Amino acid sequence: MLEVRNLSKRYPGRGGIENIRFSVDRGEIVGFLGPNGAGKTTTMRMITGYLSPTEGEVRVDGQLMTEHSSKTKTQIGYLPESPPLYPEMTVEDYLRFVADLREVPVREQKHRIADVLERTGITGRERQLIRRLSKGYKQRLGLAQAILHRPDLLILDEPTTGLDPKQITEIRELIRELGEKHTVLLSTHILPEVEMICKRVLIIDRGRLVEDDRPERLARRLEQGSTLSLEVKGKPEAVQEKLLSISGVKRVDVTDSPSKERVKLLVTVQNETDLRERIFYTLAEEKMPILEMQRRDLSLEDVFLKLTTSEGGSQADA
Ligand SMILES: Nc1ncnc2c1ncn2[C@@H]1O[C@H](COP(=O)(O)OP(=O)(O)OP(=O)(O)O)[C@@H](O)[C@H]1O
Repeated sequence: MLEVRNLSKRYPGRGGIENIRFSVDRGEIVGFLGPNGAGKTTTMRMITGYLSPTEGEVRVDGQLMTEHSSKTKTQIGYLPESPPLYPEMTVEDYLRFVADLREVPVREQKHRIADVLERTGITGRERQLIRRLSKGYKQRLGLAQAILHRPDLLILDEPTTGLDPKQITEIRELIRELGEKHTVLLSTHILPEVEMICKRVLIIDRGRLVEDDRPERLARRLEQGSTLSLEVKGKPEAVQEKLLSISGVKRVDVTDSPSKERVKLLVTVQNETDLRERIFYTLAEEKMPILEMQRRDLSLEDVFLKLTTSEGGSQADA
């Protein structure tokens, strides 16, 4: 359905994306995950044809985006980070305007609009001015405009940003439903969102694709041993270095440093060895008191951290 091959976009200065490649099959809901500035929006804008790549190509159903952009665009529904809504229009007028823009035949427009209003849960608000809609309803309308021309592929850029918890739950449910009929690529930096909605996750970091797998498999594959979370009083680098010197410690990631003298870390231990006592005595000798120590299973959040924070993470020499 969607093929992204060696896609690069270089902006003047730094930033952009480098050599991104992946494909999405029909019917998949794929999460596109990455920290702020990783390159999600840049990639999505190239997939939707709004931005041209410096190198590489995008194919939708085998058709090259750059050569068949108008045909290919009709197969894509795009919800940008800020939906392109006109506040002074009513919901119905706006959807008619979008229907004209997307060349939906006039005789079909009434039926199509009623259909998308129902699917996105906006029925009854046709005459309301867009500026009077709540953020959640604006987002629903954003989704309605994205599916009005019945695209096969939906590209959603951070669709739950700025919503309250109830609206977030409703929009996620809606996306899941839309995923039954459409192929979905969903960008987010919210991990639970991916775990809840997506069967597959792509992780992008500093413009490069660093992972492509099922969320639960990623966690399992990267686990390779048990993990301890620690809070220690001491200088972050010194604590990290000391922990890495303990035989059996495979990796140490700083997850937070609330002050110059306190640090929270994630310690990955080789195999299933229980290193808690050794860690306790080693740090005690160094006058680095442990404020908290807990054994934990690796969550997708830990995986994400490991894959996307090299500043905080250090590995013991093998
Ligand atoms: N028009 C532009 N000109 C120059 N640099 C840009 C431009 N657009 C994006 N960038 C840079 O490219 C990188 C990727 O940006 P992008 O907006 O794609 O990231 P993102 O993953 O969508 O981030 P966010 O979650 O914050 O929206 C960033 O370093 C950004 O500063």
